[in-house]
Amino acid sequence: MLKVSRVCNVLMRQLYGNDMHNMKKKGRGRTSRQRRRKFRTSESSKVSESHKLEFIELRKWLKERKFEDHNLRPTRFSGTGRGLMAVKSLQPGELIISLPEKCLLTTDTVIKSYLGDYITKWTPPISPLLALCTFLISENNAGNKSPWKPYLDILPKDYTCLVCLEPQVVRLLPKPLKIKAQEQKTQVQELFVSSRGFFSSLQSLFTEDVKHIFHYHAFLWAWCTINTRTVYMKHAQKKCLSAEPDVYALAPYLDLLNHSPGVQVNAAFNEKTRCYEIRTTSSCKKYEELFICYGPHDNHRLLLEYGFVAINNPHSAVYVSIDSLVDHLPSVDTQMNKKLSLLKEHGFSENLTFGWDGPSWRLLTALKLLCLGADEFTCWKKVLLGEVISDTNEWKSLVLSRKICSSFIEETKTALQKISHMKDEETALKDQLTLVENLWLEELKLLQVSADILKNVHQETT
Ligand SMILES: C[S@@+](CC[C@H](N)C(=O)[O-])C[C@H]1O[C@@H](n2cnc3c(N)ncnc32)[C@H](O)[C@@H]1O
Repeated sequence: MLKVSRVCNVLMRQLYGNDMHNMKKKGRGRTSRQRRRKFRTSESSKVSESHKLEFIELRKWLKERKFEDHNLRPTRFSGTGRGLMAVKSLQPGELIISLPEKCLLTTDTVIKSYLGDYITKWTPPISPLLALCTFLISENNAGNKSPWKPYLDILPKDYTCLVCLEPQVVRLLPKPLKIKAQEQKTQVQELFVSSRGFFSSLQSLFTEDVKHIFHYHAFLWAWCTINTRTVYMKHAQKKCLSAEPDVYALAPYLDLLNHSPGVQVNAAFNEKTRCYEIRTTSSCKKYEELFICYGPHDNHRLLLEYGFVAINNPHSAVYVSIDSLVDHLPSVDTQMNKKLSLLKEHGFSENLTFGWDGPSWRLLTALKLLCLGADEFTCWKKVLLGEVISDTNEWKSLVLSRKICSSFIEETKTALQKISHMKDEETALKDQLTLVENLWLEELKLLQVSADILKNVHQETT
């Protein structure tokens, strides 16, 4: 018994440090038991990672570069994965992280390195993004010899951005996202193919054939590292690089912060202190995960660029294509083609959505235009300006939006069933399938909220 409890204490201290130990020493009364229970419930969903060798090494490496952190601790959270936990309560406006320039990996780092001469000589100049990818691949290949090893060791080995997913998983995505995923994959593949010449020019730096170092898998890893982890930092254009925006900085440790759509932070490079600084604008309680906001992204963007889905994301929406609107309309409307051209001409063929507030104004306006009777057609301009044309038009467009919403709910349920079957059959793809499943589940929630709103409006108008 005693042994077990000692082991538990040692383990607890390893996971939560002395804070846990100190808490145990405090009161034995009912209040303190209740507090402990509450603490344990929330603690059970997070496990500190700061004792892990890679984080010990990273801390040393950062300390050599004059960075020490007393606010946060690398922790694994059940909902969001690895992130940073506040070890004390953080107040709005407080400076949370101030990472010295020396810790940042930017194109300045790359140009000052052994790659600088090769980049300067190469024409046409390579992009800032390619310079960073090349450096990451090369340093990763250097292993123990790389001065960046402690940082490279904490980087994910694989990513879940859509460009990394198997084609049979991509096929299960909602159509607009599937198209974006395929476009992104093509872009990355083309960048890799067009960079082969430059990679070959680096052969004298390596004993191994460069083809075995700068292969597609390594390139994809480097590209995803930059896409998912860099912070915005504008650099002056360099002659040896192409004119594409040079706005990236890899910020070790700071890049462990996960995203929450509901928080606001101020993050920027401070020219005076020469540090990349993060200040919260909201408070964060002790032992809670500290989040930053990557931007007002919907779940399609988060999945495409960052490889995850945010639950109850206020920026999320279900996209309705103009084709699916047409599918629900009577096929005998002789003015249909004209109506569709008007919608396209006036920018109403995109961004038609169901959101947490129901169908968007744009979607309802497009539906109102499509529902105009033959005798009302001349009023199309008024519709686009938001005017009510007739009760019949209002009614028809409302009924149509309900029909479309229920048909989307059915399609979503079918997609979820298909994913569930695939999860049973293709166990190797389970994680990827779960990601896509989460996206559809969020879309289902959104559609059900929209359906309820539309039902209430419908009842009010009858
Ligand atoms: C800048 S990194 C943040 C740290 C990262 N979790 C890690 O372990 O290194 C961005 C990546 O973290 C993950 N991530 C960020 N916010 C998340 C969230 N709210 N839920 C789940 N994963 C999240 C995604 O994989 C994303 O690409």
